[in-house]
Amino acid sequence: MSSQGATLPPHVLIFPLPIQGHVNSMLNLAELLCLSSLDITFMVSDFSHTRLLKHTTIASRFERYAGFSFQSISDGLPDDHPRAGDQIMDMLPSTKNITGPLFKQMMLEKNLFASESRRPITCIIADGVLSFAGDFAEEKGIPLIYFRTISACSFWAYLRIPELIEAGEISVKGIGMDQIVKSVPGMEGFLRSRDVPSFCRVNNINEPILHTVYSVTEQTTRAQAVIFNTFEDLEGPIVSHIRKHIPRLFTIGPNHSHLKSRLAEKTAENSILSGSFWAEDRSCLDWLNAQPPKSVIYVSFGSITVVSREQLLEFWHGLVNSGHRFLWVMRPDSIVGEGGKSQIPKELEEGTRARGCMVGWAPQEEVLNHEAVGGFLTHSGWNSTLESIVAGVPMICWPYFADQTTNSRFVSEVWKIGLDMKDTCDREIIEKVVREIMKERKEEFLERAENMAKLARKAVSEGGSSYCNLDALIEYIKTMII
Ligand SMILES: O=c1ccn([C@@H]2O[C@H](COP(=O)(O)OP(=O)(O)O[C@H]3O[C@H](CO)[C@@H](O)[C@H](O)[C@H]3O)[C@@H](O)[C@H]2O)c(=O)[nH]1
Ligand SMILES: C[C@H]1CC[C@@H]2C(C(=O)O)=CO[C@@H](O)[C@@H]21
Repeated sequence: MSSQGATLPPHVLIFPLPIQGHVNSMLNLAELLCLSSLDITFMVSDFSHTRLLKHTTIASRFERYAGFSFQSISDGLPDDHPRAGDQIMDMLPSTKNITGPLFKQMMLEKNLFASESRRPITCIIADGVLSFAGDFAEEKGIPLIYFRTISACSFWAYLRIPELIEAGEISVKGIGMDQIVKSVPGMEGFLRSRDVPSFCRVNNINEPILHTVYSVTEQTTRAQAVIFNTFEDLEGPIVSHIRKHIPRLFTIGPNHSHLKSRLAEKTAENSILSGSFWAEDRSCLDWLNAQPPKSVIYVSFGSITVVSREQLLEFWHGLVNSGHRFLWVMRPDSIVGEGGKSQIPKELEEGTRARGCMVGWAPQEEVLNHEAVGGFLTHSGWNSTLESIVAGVPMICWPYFADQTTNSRFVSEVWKIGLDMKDTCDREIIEKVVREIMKERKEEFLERAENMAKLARKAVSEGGSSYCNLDALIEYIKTMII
């Protein structure tokens, strides 16, 4: 390397699973590393790249970092694949079998993205579920860091799958769902079978998904380090258990808030950055501007959840009957089965006209931070959970799948900043929990949510745990230059 080359910064390849929740937190990580002048190549799927370019200002957001570039690659699915609901699970085999070999070819053909001004990749930060990226890193001797974008609590439950099986604590055919699980240290008192990640609900113990999620989780331990989008005051006790298996573990979250805090420090900028795959309908902010403080329940089930017409109507009746104002995100592709949104009962249309607002996709962080919002009915995706925590907004949890079933239990039983209505979808229950969060127990939930928000903001401020851990991570990445 020339004498000028020797001074070049580390060059990190960041590679998320191309799903909204994964891309959002890894884009935030990418920008955090750009702020420390690291060179970044961000690998994104062709499908999500097109959407990002169409619906966001992502290109100009990253233009200011000379060392940043996007690379796009196929996710292995046809363009018209729904990438939602149960079919999202196709993403694991498609990325492994199609994206994996393409990635290897691209890395070799492009000489690890080396150029005159950039070193060849010095470190790969891959989504924890992309085991092929780990295989490639190992084969080529490139340092590997995994970033698992879910909560530490759900990761820890996954890592304990062999013990859960051994103890007979995996629920088979829905039996024993309320049994308290003893095989996940740190959760002995409150975790039921129904709260372990949903992939552990099987019809027989040999079901491939159970073994796939375990092996994907277990292989994480081969990385030189692992990153979690969480903070010590939130999940410290659980993280301590994981550290016995993964000693070099960096908790640097909540990433969206951390990025805001570092941007404010460096550039006096405090705008909210969007990585949305759908067009954000900002008219809901005008609607919110006209509502009283903390009067609105925000309803959104993230980027993957689908609901049947029956479930849609239960939610709708419950929300209208609660008498509270609501802002509801209904993704265009989120209603499945017969009927969809057609033939909506008159009372629901009237109730919505009087107190509701519906959009296809919202600027969620802005919505959660709007003073009119007093509660969040969420699917408990990890980003949504963290965004609600930072905004100090109590939650009603209706987990759909995966880590969400564990996140929602922590929200209700550990952090006590919300209610968990998992496995129910009944208009009377919805009406009741909305009233509880928005009125009857409002002060109690708000107080705890605001306390947790303070801890989250402290973690990402100078001297806070996530702030110091990010500095340590960057120093560690610098040592990887050979
Ligand atoms: O109208 C909306 C709705 C959502 N969002 C954003 O979309 C993201 C959604 O992420 P998340 O809440 O994590 O949900 P999913 O997209 O469903 O995330 C997937 O990825 C997460 C991280 O691995 C997992 O925790 C989830 O279970 C998994 O479904 C968040 O940043 C939201 O702010 C918007 O901007 N506008
Ligand atoms: C498609 C799902 C399989 C695993 C991923 C995940 C994780 O555990 O990291 C959570 O939910 C989904 O985003 C992914």
